[in-house]
Amino acid sequence: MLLQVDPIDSFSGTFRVPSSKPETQRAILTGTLAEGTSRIYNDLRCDETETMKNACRAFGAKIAERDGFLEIQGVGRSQSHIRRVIQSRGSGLVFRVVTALASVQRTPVVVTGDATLRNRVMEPLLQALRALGADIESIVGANKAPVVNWGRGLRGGTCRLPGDISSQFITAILFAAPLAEGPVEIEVTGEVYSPSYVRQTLASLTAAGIKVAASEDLRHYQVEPSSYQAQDVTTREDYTSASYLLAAAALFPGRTVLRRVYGDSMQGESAIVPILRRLGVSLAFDRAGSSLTVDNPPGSLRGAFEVDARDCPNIVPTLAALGAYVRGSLRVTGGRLTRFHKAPRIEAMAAELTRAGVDIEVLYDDGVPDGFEVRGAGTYPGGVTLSSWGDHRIFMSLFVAGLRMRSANRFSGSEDVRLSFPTFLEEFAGAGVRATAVEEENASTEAVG
Ligand SMILES: O=C(O)C1=C[C@@H](OP(=O)(O)O)[C@@H](O)[C@H](O)C1
Ligand SMILES: C=C(OP(=O)(O)O)C(=O)O
Repeated sequence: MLLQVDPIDSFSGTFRVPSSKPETQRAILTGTLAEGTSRIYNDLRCDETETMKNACRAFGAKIAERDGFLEIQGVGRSQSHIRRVIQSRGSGLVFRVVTALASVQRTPVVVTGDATLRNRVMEPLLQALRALGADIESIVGANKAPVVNWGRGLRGGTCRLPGDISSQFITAILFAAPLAEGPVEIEVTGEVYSPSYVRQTLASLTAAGIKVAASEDLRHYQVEPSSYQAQDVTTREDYTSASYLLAAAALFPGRTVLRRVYGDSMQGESAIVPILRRLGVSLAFDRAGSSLTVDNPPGSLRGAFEVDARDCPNIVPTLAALGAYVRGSLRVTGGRLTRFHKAPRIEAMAAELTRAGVDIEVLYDDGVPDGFEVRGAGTYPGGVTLSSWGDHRIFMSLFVAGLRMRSANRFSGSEDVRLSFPTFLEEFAGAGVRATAVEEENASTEAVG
């Protein structure tokens, strides 16, 4: 099935921004690891938070979905009811954290995932867990998922991790470290990419009462054996999800209001707000009203702009879509980590936008795709079929890029919005975007959204 999306000539209205996926996933973890009842208000309900809930239920947590909040009966240190096979589907965060947590167990546990997940890099995490005493093996070899953890427990000690593959390795060890027999030290080699995600992890742990110390540059950590405390957490807006609505608002002159936006986020992707301001778009937070108003004057998106994406990896595809309409150039660097995400995101966006006639060039650093330069235009012919490369963020970014083309485009992967932004098509339908499901051979059509 492909989704055919008609272009629009204006974008305005009021939209609802989903809650944060990383914040919800972290709060599910701390609630599970604490003894007693924790509540997560304004939690995000989507496939990847569902995957986290199911994985945590495998550890014995009781998680109930109430109206507007989750209620979690945590398991504390005694994770005695563990299921022997834990499914992380396509979620890198779930696989990595659950693999680390399973290392604490005294019974064998298999952690597995879908085909995308089984392709992702896991070796540095497995090596670090082995250095801390875990007896962990990749079932198919190559140190990838699925893995079996033989249940020898986690002793503690010192481990080393690279900083330029995924911040989730650091996050995974940090979540498991308080449950090890002794103190855990983590040393990171090289620069830490995606530091805001590590800071979100440190904030979650500290709020849950964990004794963790981190150096200023996030390259050294010390965690003492300690217990997670139950707490109530309120999650805020997700800036990666907001970036698609904001980018669409930046493509058309006019006013757009995003609701359920609270400001003061720890998410690196909140950089989308200052980036758009630099591009000439006016954005004003109304904290009392929990909203963000976007006023896009005619003549924005003109000039030569540079963005360092080292701390906002998930908006790299959104920036490529936006760049397609920057009259001048948008140069993005520091996105090297995205080659290890669900798809190699820089190559994916460059290939698909090139197919649509966009002038985009991949920028390499040390031989790996690290960013791109887009020299945008006012519009493009459209009428092409674009692939999501099996990645929800590529679909959502290409969808936005297509809105200002002259003819409808067709996209694969629309069903994957359920991973992080289940109401994506409804929100865009609210702006008058017409999306129709079509067979690959254009045999029949069916309205969506
Ligand atoms: O900890 C997290 O919740 C995440 C960390 C980041 O991973 P990388 O450091 O691999 O980019 C981010 O891209 C991912 O979407 C979510
Ligand atoms: C990369 C993502 O998630 P994860 O790494 O957890 O699979 C994402 O949400 O785009």
